[in-house]
Amino acid sequence: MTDPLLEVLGLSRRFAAVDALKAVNFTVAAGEVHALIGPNGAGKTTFIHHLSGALTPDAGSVRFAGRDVTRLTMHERVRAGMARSYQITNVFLGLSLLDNVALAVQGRRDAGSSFRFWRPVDREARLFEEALAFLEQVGLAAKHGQLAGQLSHGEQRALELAMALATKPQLLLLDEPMAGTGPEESARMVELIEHLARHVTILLVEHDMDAVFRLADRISVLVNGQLICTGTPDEVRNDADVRRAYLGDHL
Ligand SMILES: Nc1ncnc2c1ncn2[C@@H]1O[C@H](COP(=O)(O)OP(=O)(O)OP(=O)(O)O)[C@@H](O)[C@H]1O
Repeated sequence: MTDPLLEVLGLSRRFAAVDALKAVNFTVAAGEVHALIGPNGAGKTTFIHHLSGALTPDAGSVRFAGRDVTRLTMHERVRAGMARSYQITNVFLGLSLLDNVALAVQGRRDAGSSFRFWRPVDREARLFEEALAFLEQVGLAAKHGQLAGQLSHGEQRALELAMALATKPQLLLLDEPMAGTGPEESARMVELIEHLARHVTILLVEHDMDAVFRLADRISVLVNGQLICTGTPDEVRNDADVRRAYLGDHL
């Protein structure tokens, strides 16, 4: 078996009297869509914060692409190839879609990509060309000149995805991409994630079970800071502990 792209070992975190994460072991294989689900307060957000670098653990480690990233800052992790959809991307509502994505491309460029070899005038042309290609990937190219503030909520989430993609991640962390979207926008977001999953490994935290069971290759279930099950959608759906602790209400 090849090494996992992401490997979390014994991750623990306590907040005052609450053990938010209890020695969590977790892997994401390259190329998969892995969903993390669990009831409110299970520890999902805390877990994602430890992957993005917003929090450091009391114990345990996070390895990404064969490298220990447990103590790296958020920016260092983005540079290493981990992108989180909303956190690294602050959408500027008063800027156009193209400018927003161009800024994200430039952030990567400043971190040392091949752009520095281009003459300034070519550099700018390539910056916008590349930004437009990312907008194309999320279905927003036709609106590239519009202000981000004029987009619907679902379109803004798609714009955030384009900005995350602009960092050229190997792993995309999606934290509740369906939150606040209506049925039509959710369906579009599912299609978009299906499309992106052909090019990038995805860790999806989501409460929308229809979306999770449609998108995920594997699902992990977190309850009270502990992973109680990891498996294919069918394995998770039929797991007695999962049904008792969580999914019973949702199925
Ligand atoms: N900064 C904090 N200080 C104190 N307790 C915290 C803090 N952050 C999280 N917790 C506690 O840790 C536990 C896990 O919370 P977390 O937000 O990670 O759960 P969650 O699974 O993301 O929930 P939800 O689905 O509602 O977003 C909860 O009991 C929460 O109250």
